[in-house]
Amino acid sequence: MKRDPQRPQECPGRPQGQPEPPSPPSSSSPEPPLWIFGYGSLVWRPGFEFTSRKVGFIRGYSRRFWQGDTFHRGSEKAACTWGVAYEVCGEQIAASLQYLNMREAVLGGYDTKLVKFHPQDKDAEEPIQALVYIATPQNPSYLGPASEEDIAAQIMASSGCAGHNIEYLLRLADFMRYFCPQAEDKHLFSIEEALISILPCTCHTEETLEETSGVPQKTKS
Ligand SMILES: N[C@@H](CCC(=O)N[C@@H](CS)C(=O)NCC(=O)O)C(=O)O
Repeated sequence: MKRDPQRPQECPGRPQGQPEPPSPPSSSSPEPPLWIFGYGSLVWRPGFEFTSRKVGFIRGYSRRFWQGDTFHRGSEKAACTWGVAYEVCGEQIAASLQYLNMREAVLGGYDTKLVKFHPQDKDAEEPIQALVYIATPQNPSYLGPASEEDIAAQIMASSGCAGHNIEYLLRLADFMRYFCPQAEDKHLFSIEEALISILPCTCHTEETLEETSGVPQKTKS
């Protein structure tokens, strides 16, 4: 989450178009795949090549919009956080780690941890060890708790090199709604609701449409 004003510099590895399609695993590599778990912008913009991905959750952490800076968000607490785990193989491993080190650790101040990732279909699939970039109160950009209304107001006022912070919140809420309908995330959805309630209305009334387009609107009978 971006809870403070713009940072002018470019985002590292910001893709110019659509996310890259997954590339096939390198068959010459004997090393086992690495799994990387994302719970924030990584769910919709991983920015690195991967071989496969699964929706699921990790236990022991709560997603919180308590992180400042133009780039990041997240925090630790006893709970459960849903997101996406990406499988990277062969050459994808070094490339993704290098990319994420800059995006998450250097710019975001995130720590790395190995966690147990539970695929959504946990009755059919075994848990997997995954790497996660997690925010802690020791992060210099950590802002700490705030009311959902205050967080929404700050999101509304924040944009940076990756885009407006509203996009971050709405994409994450959409991901949770469509891919993890069974999961609860009161914090996220309360902030979304608070944000929607303060969004300026851009709907045109019949009068303003007529004024701006010159096209006569239906008259009231
Ligand atoms: N570590 C989290 C948060 C990732 C995150 O939001 N990182 C920032 C660092 S710059 C980012 O990539 N922001 C891009 C954006 O907001 O579009 C995750 O697993 O998704």
